[in-house]
Amino acid sequence: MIAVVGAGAMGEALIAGWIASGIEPAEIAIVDASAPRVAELEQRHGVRGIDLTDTAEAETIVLAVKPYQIPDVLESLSGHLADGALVVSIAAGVPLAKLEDALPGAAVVRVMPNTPALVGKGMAGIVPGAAATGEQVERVTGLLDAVGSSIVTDEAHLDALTALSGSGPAYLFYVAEAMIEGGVHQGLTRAEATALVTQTFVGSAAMLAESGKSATVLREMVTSPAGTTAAALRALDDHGVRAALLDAVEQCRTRGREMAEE
Ligand SMILES: NC(=O)C1=CN([C@@H]2O[C@H](COP(=O)(O)OP(=O)(O)OC[C@H]3O[C@@H](n4cnc5c(N)ncnc54)[C@H](O)[C@@H]3O)[C@@H](O)[C@H]2O)C=CC1
Ligand SMILES: O=C(O)[C@@H]1CCC=N1
Repeated sequence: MIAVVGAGAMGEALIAGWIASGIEPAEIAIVDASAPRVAELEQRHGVRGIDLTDTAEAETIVLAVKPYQIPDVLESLSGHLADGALVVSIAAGVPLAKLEDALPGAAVVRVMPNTPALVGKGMAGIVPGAAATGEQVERVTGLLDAVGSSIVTDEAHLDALTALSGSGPAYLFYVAEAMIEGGVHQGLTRAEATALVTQTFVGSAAMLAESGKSATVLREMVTSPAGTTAAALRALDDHGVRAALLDAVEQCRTRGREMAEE
């Protein structure tokens, strides 16, 4: 059994992705402080709500509450873990040392997933804790690869990874929102603008993933000399969008580091 503690946005993305990948809903249990939320997910996915103490029966316990809620959950779990249990924390900015100190001897793995796991297109970074066995790391890798892709990395790089793939979907949705708004400004209906932007993201992402060409070459392929795209990109440069993205990635990483100290 996999127990997901904190079945919010990210918890549900993983649950839905796992079920779509073939994991039986009966194999997944959820613990959530909100009873209506438990009922909603039971109904939507066929998983069952359990109490935190029942996670003692789970082979894999995924901690998906907000980072500031992690200490309370660890305190409740401490002393109640089954022998050989594996604890996977997806909380941003919560170091392995904090998790391992609170659960002495337990096998812990830190993971940074992202919400596209919901549609089987997730990306995750995996950092094994000191007591995690090779089999346990493979189990975690298998769970993340079932909903997309993953890399095993070291903890020093996890905040930078969060700044690209963990939080990255939000930057892209932000760009999508702004482009849709731009289309509406030019007289397209919101539905038309949404369809155009959505398919442009899908097509561009597929080219990036499948063409073997770099983002730079793909961007150049669209940019005809003295054409429309060059004019648009000039506006992005004038507004400092590249610098803003460099800064956004840095701020995100810095926030992750700060959270580790809170
Ligand atoms: N949202 C995202 O894209 C990503 C989130 N994460 C991490 O996932 C974690 C959850 O984030 P979200 O899903 O965005 O938050 P959320 O607020 O949507 O979900 C948190 C859930 O935890 C429940 N909860 C609160 N206290 C609890 C307790 N003591 N026991 C059990 N359940 C409790 C809440 O009712 C809620 O359903 C965070 O630690 C975040 O850093 C990691 C990667 C991506
Ligand atoms: O915003 C956050 O803190 C979480 C971690 C990565 C994505 N969402």
